[in-house]
Amino acid sequence: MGATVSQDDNDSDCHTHQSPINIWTKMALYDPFLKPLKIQYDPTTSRKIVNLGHCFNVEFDDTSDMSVLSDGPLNSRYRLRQFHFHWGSSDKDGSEHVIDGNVYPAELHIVYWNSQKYESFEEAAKHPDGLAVIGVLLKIGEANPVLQTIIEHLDDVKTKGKEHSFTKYNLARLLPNDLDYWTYHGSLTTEPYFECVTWIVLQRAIPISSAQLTRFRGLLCTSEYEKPVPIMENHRPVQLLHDRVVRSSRL
Ligand SMILES: NS(=O)(=O)c1nc2c(F)c(F)c(F)c(F)c2s1
Ligand SMILES: [Zn+2]
Repeated sequence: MGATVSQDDNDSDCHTHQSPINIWTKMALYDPFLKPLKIQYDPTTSRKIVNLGHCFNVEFDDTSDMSVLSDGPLNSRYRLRQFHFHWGSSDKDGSEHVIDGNVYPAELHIVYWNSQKYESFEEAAKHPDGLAVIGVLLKIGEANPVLQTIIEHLDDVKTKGKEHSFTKYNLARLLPNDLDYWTYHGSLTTEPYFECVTWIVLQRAIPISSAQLTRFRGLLCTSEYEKPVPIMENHRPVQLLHDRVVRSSRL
C-alpha cells in the first residue's frame, strides 16, 4: 500500500486560492441560487483620499453599518472600508483580473469586511469569509465624470503619505447599471496576500478616458522629500485556479 500524500504535505499547496485569475467565461458555472448584489451606500461615509505609495485609497467611515454589501454570493453583511484602483504603464495592460485572456487597462476594487461575524477589518482579514471585494474592469472610452471628481483630487495626494478630505462621494454612480457578476474564492492581490476574499467581478466594464488614466500614472510612490518616482503600474499577474470553480450570476 503506497503512502498517501495529503494536500498539506507539500507546502506549495497551501496557497491554492490566490488572486487575481483569468476568468474563462465559458467555464464559469451558472448558479441559479446566486442572488442579485444588494449594495446600500450612504455618501456621507466617504472620508478621505490617501496616497499609500503603491496606489491611492478612497477611505470610508467603517465604524458602523452605514454603507454595506449583502446578498449576491454572501451569507453575511459586509461593511464598506475603501476602494482603490490598479493600472498599468500603458493602456495595453493594468487590470488584475483577465477575462478570456483579455487584459483591461485598469480595475477598481471596492473593499468590504464581514462586520456581522468579526469585530474589525484586521480580524476579518484572517478568515476565509472575512472580506468581499467588488472588482470592476475599466475600458478606454469617453471621459468618466464620476471618476473625474476623484482625479481632480490626485494633485492633493501626489506624494506617498499625503491625504486629503474627500466627502460626499457618490460611489453608486460609478457602478454600471448591470450588476451581473462572476464570483470565486481568492486572496488579497497585494502583500500579505491573505486568502480571505470572496471576489465579485462585475461582467460589465465602466469607461475611463486615456487622459484620465494618464493622471493615475502621475501619482508618485515617493514622499515629498525624495526624488519623484511615478506609480507606473501596480497590478499583480494572474494566479493558478487550482481546485476552484468560478460561478456566474447570469446564464
Ligand atoms: N487589491 S485587493 O485584493 O483588493 C486588496 N489588498 C489589500 C491588502 F493587501 C491590504 F493589506 C489591505 F489592508 C487591504 F485593504 C487590501 S484590499
Ligand atoms: Zn486591489
